[in-house]
Amino acid sequence: MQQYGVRRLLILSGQAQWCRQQALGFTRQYSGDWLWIADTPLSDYPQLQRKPEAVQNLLGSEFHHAVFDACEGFNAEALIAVSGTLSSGSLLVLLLPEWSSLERQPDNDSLRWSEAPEPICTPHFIQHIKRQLNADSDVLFWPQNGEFTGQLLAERKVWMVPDGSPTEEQQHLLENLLRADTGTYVLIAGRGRGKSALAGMLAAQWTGKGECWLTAPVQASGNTLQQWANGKISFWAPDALLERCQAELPKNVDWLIIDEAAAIPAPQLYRLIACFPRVLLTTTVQGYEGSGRGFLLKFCAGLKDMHLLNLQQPIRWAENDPLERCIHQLLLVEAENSLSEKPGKLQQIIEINQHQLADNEKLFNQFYGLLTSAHYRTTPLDLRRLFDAPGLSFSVGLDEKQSVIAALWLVDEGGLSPDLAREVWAGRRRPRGNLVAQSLAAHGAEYLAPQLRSARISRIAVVSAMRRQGIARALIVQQIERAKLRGLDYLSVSFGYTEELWQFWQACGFELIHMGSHQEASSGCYAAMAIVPFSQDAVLLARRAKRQFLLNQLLPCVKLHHVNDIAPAELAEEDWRELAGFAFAHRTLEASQVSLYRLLRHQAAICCCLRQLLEGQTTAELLVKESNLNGRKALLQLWRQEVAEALLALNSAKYHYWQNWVAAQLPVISPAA
Ligand SMILES: CC(=O)SCCNC(=O)CCNC(=O)[C@H](O)C(C)(C)COP(=O)(O)OP(=O)(O)OC[C@H]1O[C@@H](n2cnc3c(N)ncnc32)[C@H](O)[C@@H]1OP(=O)(O)O
Ligand SMILES: Nc1ncnc2c1ncn2[C@@H]1O[C@H](COP(=O)(O)OP(=O)(O)OP(=O)(O)O)[C@@H](O)[C@H]1O
Repeated sequence: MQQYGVRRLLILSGQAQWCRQQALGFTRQYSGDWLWIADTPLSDYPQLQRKPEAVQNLLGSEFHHAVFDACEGFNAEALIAVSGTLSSGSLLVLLLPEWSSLERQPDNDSLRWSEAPEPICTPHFIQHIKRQLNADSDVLFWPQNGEFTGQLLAERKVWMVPDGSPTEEQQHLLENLLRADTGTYVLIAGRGRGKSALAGMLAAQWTGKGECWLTAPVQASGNTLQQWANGKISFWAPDALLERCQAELPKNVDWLIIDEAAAIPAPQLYRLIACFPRVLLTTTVQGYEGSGRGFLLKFCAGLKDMHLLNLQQPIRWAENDPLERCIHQLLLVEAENSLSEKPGKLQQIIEINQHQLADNEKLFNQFYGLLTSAHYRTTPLDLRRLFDAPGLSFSVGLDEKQSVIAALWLVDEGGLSPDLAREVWAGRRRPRGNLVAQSLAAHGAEYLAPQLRSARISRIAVVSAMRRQGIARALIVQQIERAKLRGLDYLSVSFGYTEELWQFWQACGFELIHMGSHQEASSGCYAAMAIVPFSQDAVLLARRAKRQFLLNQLLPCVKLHHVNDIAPAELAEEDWRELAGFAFAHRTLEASQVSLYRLLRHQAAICCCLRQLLEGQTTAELLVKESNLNGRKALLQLWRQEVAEALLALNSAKYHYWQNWVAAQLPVISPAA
């Protein structure tokens, strides 16, 4: 393996104890770093151990040999990330439960991606990996209850270890960069292609007057780069660098290099880029976090004077490396390549269930490939979901060659019991799943919403060559008909708000009902929610939610007396419910603010502290200081108490009624409803 410059996968399958013992035997027998990845760490293990979720911090590092313990859960992104850190000649030892009963083994990792409350079995994924592993003659396999199987490597060219001078590909890019006057250069390549080394070479060889600065999400990820830079680069943590730039624009800096850029939030990147004449960003897009892809799709599109650079040839290992090939096939890292190069016109739309999708390898590859190529949110978690998460259905647009040109993925939502729905509304419970249904209750005032039955469009994508031909709309029209036939109350979507996407959803009949208050790290967009209502309940819900949403948008911009103009004189029953939810449960200020403004119109509602905030006289931070409170939580508690006192002063019968209702001591359906 060392001579050929390759790495291999060895699978140990059996009882966890047995697998771990064998793997420990290897770590003692063969010298190497033997990075050990497991949910449950080993006691007294002399070398580096990490939990799967901490593996992303190892990006840019390099190890010789690793053990990946998947006996309790199979974290796909972590496996991809670890395989990318292994140097030539390494073994990746994968520990799996008993092979013959893998399909019946609950996978703890499913808690991250399935909405079920307990770990679930993942038979479709297991069948897929069994097919791939059985077909790969370079995989070494050692089951507890069976024979070791493994073939010697087929003969190949002895690997020439790169000698330290730039490879041909690196040299070509380096010459371009050394000539750069201004601009943003984005170097995107697979793992171990020599991205960081190239960036370091740039710093080492830069002969301009100014310095080169480096930033990276974790300092360790810049290690390789710094070695190659021969000390001619200064490292800054992203936050510190931003602060420095905001205090004073750096002078005399020619290059800012941002290593592993996709792991830094987009808004920060934009601000950093604006401060330097030349910027080189390096990143990998393969299968980690998904923000790598988000980076490519959304972030780069927003850059001016942007130049995309690419490195193809692996340097950390030889070309056609068995481990890289196997991991790519196992976790569909390059599924995008399975899409047709010349997609044809839409021939038919088919509806398929999860079993049909998982069973059809070509269809599955193209479906997942289309999502990853088109959608910044797609990550290996989605691969796991597509195979085995409960409550999913799909539709696919095919061309005349039966190639996938459009994909739609739907998740069932709602149908919560009345009591649970009220708990969600009150902010006391947030069970997994039901994204839109729960948001309507928790962020809006729709305490009935989680009871309604709906389906959410989780993803939709059309191959880029075939967009603006009505294909996506056709898929959605069909889903609307199907949802009506199923007796659902509404169809929903949650998406990263951009003007174009909103136009699309509007063209498909959706109404905007909620907008998140924070930008998402990967896209820099606000999360928006929209629905198409069918049933009378849902139509009313959409109307109320829309009104609430508009008022919420309006409120921070208007003075209190304007709100008085649009508010009714008396508090409506819905206001009482809402205010009681704020006073006696955990409803948020944002969700309840319309009713809170209405409450403040009444002179009996003293609410000293809350009034100061909502009348725009001060900020929450100042209130905490002035009232000598122990932080924001205490302030919120004070506001809740003030509102409770105001409600009691206004009408003690209603106060007691709604207090009991919120405390879940009365049936959900209130007289007002
Ligand atoms: C939950 C989620 O999945 S949100 C993310 C949605 N998916 C993505 O962003 C992936 C990348 N994008 C795509 O795959 C496609 O652009 C889609 C799925 C958004 C739209 O697919 P298309 O087949 O091009 O849409 P379609 O042709 O049916 O458009 C219908 C109408 O929506 C509107 N519309 C669609 N795309 C756009 C756009 N880019 N800008 C403005 N309006 C648009 C237009 O009114 C259009 O009708 P028109 O062409 O007659 O004017
Ligand atoms: N021209 C070269 N000669 C010798 N070694 C090289 C050369 N270029 C890169 N390397 C080495 O190859 C390995 C991979 O390079 P590097 O870390 O730059 O790749 P990368 O694409 O940034 O990888 P990752 O995606 O894992 O961060 C490193 O050990 C690096 O020192």
